[in-house]
Amino acid sequence: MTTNVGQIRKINRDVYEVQAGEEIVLCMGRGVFRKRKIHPKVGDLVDYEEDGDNLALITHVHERKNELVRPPIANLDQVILVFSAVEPAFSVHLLDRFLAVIEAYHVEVLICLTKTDLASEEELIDIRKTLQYYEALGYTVLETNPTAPVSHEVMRPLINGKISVLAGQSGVGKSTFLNSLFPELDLETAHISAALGRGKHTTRHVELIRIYDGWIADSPGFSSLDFQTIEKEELRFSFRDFNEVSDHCRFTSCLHLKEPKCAVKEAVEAGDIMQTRYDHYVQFMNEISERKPRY
Ligand SMILES: Nc1nc2c(ncn2[C@@H]2O[C@H](COP(=O)(O)OP(=O)(O)OP(=O)(O)O)[C@@H](O)[C@H]2O)c(=O)[nH]1
Ligand SMILES: [Zn+2]
Repeated sequence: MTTNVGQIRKINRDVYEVQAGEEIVLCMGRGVFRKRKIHPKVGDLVDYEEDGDNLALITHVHERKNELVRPPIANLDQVILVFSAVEPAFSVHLLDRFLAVIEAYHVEVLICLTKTDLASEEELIDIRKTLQYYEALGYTVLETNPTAPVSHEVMRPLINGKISVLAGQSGVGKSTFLNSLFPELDLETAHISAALGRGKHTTRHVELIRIYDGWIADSPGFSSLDFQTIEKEELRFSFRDFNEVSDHCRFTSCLHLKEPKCAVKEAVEAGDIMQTRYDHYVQFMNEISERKPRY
């Protein structure tokens, strides 16, 4: 029997759809998985053995580079963070909140600004100025609306070879964005739309949908925006703009709050770090302090 490697793209009860090259192989998990509490997820790289007419058997789940609990996805590469310019209004507070959580997963972030056609010139100038700061931090920023959609030439390299998940408030235009790129996905995006926001409490499995040479999850992704699982030490490293500067703080363990000779606070005062970034950081730190201990 030869062992093959593939990636789980869909789970239906106990049957795993494993993508192996262009082929989809239906697999079962090894019986001992249950006993060992091994739960293969969409996105997992697995070894499987084919068994004649029977379903193939997943024999091993490769080590994950990361994993999300909700939606259950392993080996996520990218979060496409969708924000509308208006309706609902662009919120830099929500942006920082999403980024703080996402940074802990060490994945790429694509910031996508929608509804630019509905915003006034002044509103757009303001938002663009803000987003330039984030672009300088290394986040990719795109603008889109149905009359000026992002081109395939721009999107393709951003999607290829990656597992992406969309995230953003309800109504910001996640489905519209995907639809403008892939009208042929129509049914699928209606399906995506149904999965987003609504029926949040029904447990359903995510499915990875092929776009270009990449995968996108048919799930809203990060909707839980609390810091329940993040510790202060992690949040400290979630702000890219603080990291380099913080080498110059007097204390190596500086949390940039009340400590003296804090290089981050100095950079905020000098205008090198955006004031709102720092304010949000302090607010998130306080939220972590105030949350109930878990023991
Ligand atoms: N004018 C304009 N309208 C948009 C744009 N993007 C989305 N809309 C409209 O905004 C509304 C919400 O868009 P959706 O694509 O359903 O938003 P969503 O993020 O998928 O929302 P949920 O499914 O609730 O999570 C729809 O009526 C869209 O037609 C845009 O760029 N310009
Ligand atoms: Zn500091």
